[in-house]
Amino acid sequence: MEPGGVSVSAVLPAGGSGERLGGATPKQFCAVQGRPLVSYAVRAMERISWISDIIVVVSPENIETMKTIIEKYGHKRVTVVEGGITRHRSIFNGLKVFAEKQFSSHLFQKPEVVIIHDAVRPFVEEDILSKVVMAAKEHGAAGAIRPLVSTVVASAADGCLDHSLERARYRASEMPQAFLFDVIYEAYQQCTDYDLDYGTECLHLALKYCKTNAKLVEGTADLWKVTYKRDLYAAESIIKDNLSQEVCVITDANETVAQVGFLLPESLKRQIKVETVSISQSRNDNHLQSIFSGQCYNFVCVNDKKCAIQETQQLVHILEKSDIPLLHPVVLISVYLDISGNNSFSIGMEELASIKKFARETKKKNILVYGLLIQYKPQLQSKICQRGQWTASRRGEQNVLWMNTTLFMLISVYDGWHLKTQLKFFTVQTKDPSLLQETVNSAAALIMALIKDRNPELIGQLLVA
Ligand SMILES: Nc1ccn([C@@H]2O[C@H](COP(=O)(O)OP(=O)(O)OP(=O)(O)O)[C@@H](O)[C@H]2O)c(=O)n1
Ligand SMILES: O=C(CO)[C@H](O)[C@H](O)COP(=O)(O)O
Repeated sequence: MEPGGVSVSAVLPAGGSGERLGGATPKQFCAVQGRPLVSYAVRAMERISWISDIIVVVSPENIETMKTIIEKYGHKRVTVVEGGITRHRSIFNGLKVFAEKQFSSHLFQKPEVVIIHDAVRPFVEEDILSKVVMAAKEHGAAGAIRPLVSTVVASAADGCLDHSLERARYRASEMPQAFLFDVIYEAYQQCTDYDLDYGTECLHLALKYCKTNAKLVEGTADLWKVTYKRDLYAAESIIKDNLSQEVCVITDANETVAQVGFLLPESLKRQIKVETVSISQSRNDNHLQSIFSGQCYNFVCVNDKKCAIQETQQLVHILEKSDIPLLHPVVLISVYLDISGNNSFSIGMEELASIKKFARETKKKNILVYGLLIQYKPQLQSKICQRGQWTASRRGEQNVLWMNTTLFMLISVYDGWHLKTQLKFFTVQTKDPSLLQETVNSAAALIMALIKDRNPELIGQLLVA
């Protein structure tokens, strides 16, 4: 639904060289979680149905790169336009495709409101876009702002403080911004070469050349612009964090798997939202695909050792078949249960090699496969407890748990004079439930580490919980 019933299109300037970030690749093409930064901003616009055309402005030497990105990530409604030597010149070129036939192979429908958003601000949400569009419709121009982090000072010619601004009165101008198309286009047509070469603020052009006082709209903290290298790391962390909110655990109902299949999601639930799916449900393509399209990018497949890889392969097949483009790497953890009870390592070199081979193949499809072995041996413990130990256990020491589940012997000894009742010793033979819980917790911690880190170098490795 278009906000306020207006037609809206967007221009994303992406024609800079990213000098402050350094490096050979302009920042908008730097990979964040394997995907170029510009693709995140494009995706943020594209998922909003009321934005009609998305114009991405890039430098002439990057036109092909941008077209390849559009193709690879299946971006829709996007047109690539050649940029200029400054940001203002690039934006102006982007606007021209709506107004002047010679700037594009076809003339686009001129929108009532145009959004301008830097391609290097990846986290723009529908809420703020809708707010600036509505405000632009009413006021002619609008832009997102943030409180200043530091005070702004002016230095004199000698490098000393000239004056400082009262921080509370000023705001940092961020993006997105939105304009009545006719207002911003008129402003760009009227402005001087000096404005085009040295200006940094579109809202200022609208004020100076069209007497339009933009409405300032409070934005969220993640609207900041990737400018320095540290910003790329921050963007990567935010994306990883967003991807670590939900996991889908696929388990078998078979007896050996059921216990871990129950305990593992319970342990994971303390850290992440968990959706549990049975193997039979997972074979229904639609069910898994709907989980996937609901932004779940993490899957754990718990099965008994022999067929775990097949189940994982099946899952990869379902994800591949889905129409949803893999915009983020999917983490897929194949859990092998070792309940054999003997001490030998029950996975052979051949199996390890096949996990690695499989993981290398799926990595090409943006699916990161890891192996996790949960070694759980039904443990028989035998312990002789004497009186002192019994006392200790009653004080709440660790062995109290298994003692509660044990059989103990009360021995009465008649020494000729007295009948002495003594808790002399007792023998315990039990599966230790706390040991299983500990192993499952350790498996959950490893799963969380793999999900949060999404490290492509660790694919195909078998971790042991
Ligand atoms: N000639 C230019 C210069 C900048 N931009 C775009 O404007 C946005 C914000 O500009 P900025 O952060 O300054 O990007 P760069 O100019 O690339 O960075 P730097 O100033 O560090 O070189 C970026 O998406 C950038 O690609 C553009 O489209 N055309
Ligand atoms: O925030 C902005 C507009 O208000 C721009 O993103 C910013 O001014 C761009 O400037 P520069 O290209 O120098 O980083």
